[in-house]
Amino acid sequence: MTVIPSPTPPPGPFSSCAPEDVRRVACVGAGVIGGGWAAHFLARGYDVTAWDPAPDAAVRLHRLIAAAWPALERLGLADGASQDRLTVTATLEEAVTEAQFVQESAPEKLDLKRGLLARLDAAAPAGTVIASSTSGYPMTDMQTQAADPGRLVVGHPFNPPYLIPLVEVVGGERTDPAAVEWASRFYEVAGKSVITMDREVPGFIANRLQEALWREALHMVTNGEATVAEIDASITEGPGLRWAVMGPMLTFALAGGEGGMAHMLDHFGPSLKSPWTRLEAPELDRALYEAVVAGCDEAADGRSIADLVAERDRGVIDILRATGRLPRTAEEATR
Ligand SMILES: NC(=O)C1=CN([C@@H]2O[C@H](COP(=O)(O)OP(=O)(O)OC[C@H]3O[C@@H](n4cnc5c(N)ncnc54)[C@H](O)[C@@H]3O)[C@@H](O)[C@H]2O)C=CC1
Ligand SMILES: C[N+](C)(C)CC(=O)CC(=O)[O-]
Repeated sequence: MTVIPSPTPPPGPFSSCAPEDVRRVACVGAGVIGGGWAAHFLARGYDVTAWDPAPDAAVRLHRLIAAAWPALERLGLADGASQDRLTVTATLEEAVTEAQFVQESAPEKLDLKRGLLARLDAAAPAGTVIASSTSGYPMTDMQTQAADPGRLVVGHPFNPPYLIPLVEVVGGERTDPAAVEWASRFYEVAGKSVITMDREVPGFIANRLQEALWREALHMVTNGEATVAEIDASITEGPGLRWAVMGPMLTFALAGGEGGMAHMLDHFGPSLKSPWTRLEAPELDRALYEAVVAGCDEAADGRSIADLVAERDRGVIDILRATGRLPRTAEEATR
């Protein structure tokens, strides 16, 4: 696995156009993630076509993009970027027929993804790369029904895709490596931070890590060992602050003082074997379900989901600025 340094040399021709020349992107499935992708691509100055079979999809999509736009303005819009460059189409075929890149963000159901990717493959121009936002299905399992599986890749984003830079890119057994390379380069041109994986790891990298934390949190709630509020505070007031600056590895290297990671391992290595974790997932029974939902309602303390989205967006931008991943002011961005 390699983190692609920026800038990378342009990959060889795979698609009908180079990643740098893409002007039109299709977003298929326009819920939380597809809508977030659409907002990101619009803010980067692309023309975006979107399709979603839900009757209220267009209304929801416009609402999501309008809610994201203040954050995107704070980040700095690309020249010509506009919400007016979004076209919501009546059919999947209309959405992708002229697309130079397709981002699929339909529900996480394997059969649905298989059929949808095959339909997208049939409708999109030859050579256009098609990426799935899946949170964990290996592309090998999703590309089974497509006539041209070579152009299908995973492009796993983080919510919201218009703010969180990371995309994990990985192909399946039948994916052309050139498509993986093309997609990685395209995401990078489109302003994302890319990790290109050279093999299919269950849960990719970040979700595998997040899943371990999530599983442990649910064990603590179900056993009455910690409340939802305590779990959240344990991260936002604790390790979460460090993780925004450096990852868990370097953070722990500093736990070893002058001796760095070597001393940390000598000192704390044995606690790896302590019975701290429960590893197996807990049963998501009704009581646990209700405890987690009620705990989150209490934590929201009257704030609506829209309030929380705005609060999260402001906070993430502040963190990106404070840690030097973004220029501190809009003027600096144009220098
Ligand atoms: N919600 C999250 O935090 C993240 C989700 N993902 C992945 O993104 C994908 C979408 O998830 P969400 O946006 O959260 O779900 P969502 O439920 O918010 O949106 C899914 C959308 O797909 C539409 N849809 C239903 N059937 C469809 C079909 N046959 N073709 C196209 N669209 C269809 C629905 O109408 C809905 O608008 C999933 O694969 C998920 O694993 C990835 C990263 C984070
Ligand atoms: C909850 N989730 C597994 C869908 C989360 C992701 O896939 C990535 C994210 O946004 O944290």
